[in-house]
Amino acid sequence: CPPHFSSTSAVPKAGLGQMGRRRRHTMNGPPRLDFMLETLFVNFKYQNDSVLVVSREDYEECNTKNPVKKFEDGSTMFRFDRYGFFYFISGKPGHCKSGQKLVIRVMVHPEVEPPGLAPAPHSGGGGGGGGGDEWGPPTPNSTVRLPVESYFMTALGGIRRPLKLEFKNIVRPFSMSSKSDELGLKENPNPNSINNVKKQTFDLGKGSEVVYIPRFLGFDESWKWFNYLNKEIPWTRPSIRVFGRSCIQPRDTCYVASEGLPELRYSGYQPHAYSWEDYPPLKQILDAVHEMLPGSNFNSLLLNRYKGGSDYVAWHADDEKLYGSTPEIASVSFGCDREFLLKRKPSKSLTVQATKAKDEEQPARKRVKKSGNDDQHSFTLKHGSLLVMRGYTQRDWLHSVPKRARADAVRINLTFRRVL
Ligand SMILES: O=C(O)CCC(=O)C(=O)O
Ligand SMILES: [Fe+2]
Repeated sequence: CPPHFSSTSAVPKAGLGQMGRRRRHTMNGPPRLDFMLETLFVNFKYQNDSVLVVSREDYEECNTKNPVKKFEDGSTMFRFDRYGFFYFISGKPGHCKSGQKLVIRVMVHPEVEPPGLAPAPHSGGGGGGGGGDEWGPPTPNSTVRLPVESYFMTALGGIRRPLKLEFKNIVRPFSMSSKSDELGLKENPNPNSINNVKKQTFDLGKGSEVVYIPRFLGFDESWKWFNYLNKEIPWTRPSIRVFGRSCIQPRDTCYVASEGLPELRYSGYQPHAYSWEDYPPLKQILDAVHEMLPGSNFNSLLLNRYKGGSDYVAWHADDEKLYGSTPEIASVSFGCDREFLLKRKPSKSLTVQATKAKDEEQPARKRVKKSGNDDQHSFTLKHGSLLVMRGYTQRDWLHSVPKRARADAVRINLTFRRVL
């Protein structure tokens, strides 16, 4: 019989009550349950079967050949010792394909100070297997002690039959350890894989996180994409409305989205949604992004072209409702390096103003310092780089690409998003 991952018996006893909150999302797409936990164990019960911890790719393909870990003892207590994605499938032929699979994402709870305030660049090495590389521990081999209350867990789709999932309480803080140690992950031989890129993770606190991968795409390859995008994309520079006044958006734009999604609207402007099929190379870049970010599933893309240093994007947050409360945004840059700034939203009232006034403010003139101020961060977004904003970054932070007199060449930026 297949492993059971069910949410029956032990869940109510698993500390949910104590945390006092439980959220249930209903949205289109896979079923999704959020649990506020004091517990970071899952217990699988099964007979004549096995439970495999696998990579995202193997999860998607139900590949049982290359598990990161295999359990066959009939009652497996799996400890979540880090935040990130965990992919489980049944080891019995055919069972995974019939729905015996589960993704669990462990996230830092926004109301609790997260671990090891970054900037703590970490290589992401050894991740692939357990998934969740990009939400791994703050540093490899870290021994940061965390209260478990600082996590919450999301069980994401893929369950088509009743599954049995038991959560067990743990009552004291535990020590974070390297995921590669814990999950027995091996070095991935594929040089283009997530495990082999230099990746910097910046924990902005309270559940906001930025990941920067400077060499996401190869240099020459990136110029090919740049030339294609510069020439083939139907760029427009629309009129937008800001505080009742009409002005020209200070950069070119284009929008691509999967069919049937709610329409995007910002600053009184509703861009036409082109389809992925119209521009197949975009789909290829999207595939590369998905490969780099296990668990992501972007379905829309906002393209920006900055023709020179006087084109910019003002302080704003991409907090449109259609992206949900914790959108992941993956931003790929080509061409001229430009500075990307992040600053913490000042206060509730100002936040509302700043968010609504997208493109309205003057560009940020002051360069924010790279260090010494936890409320401001600056990244130079390089040709071929990938920057990911996730968690509560859109709720709690603003970002901008300010005017820069010396940026005298074209830059193209793609931001992949998921419309819910
Ligand atoms: O060009 C960039 O790097 C950022 C673009 C952006 O923030 C947006 O399109 O919302
Ligand atoms: Fe943005």
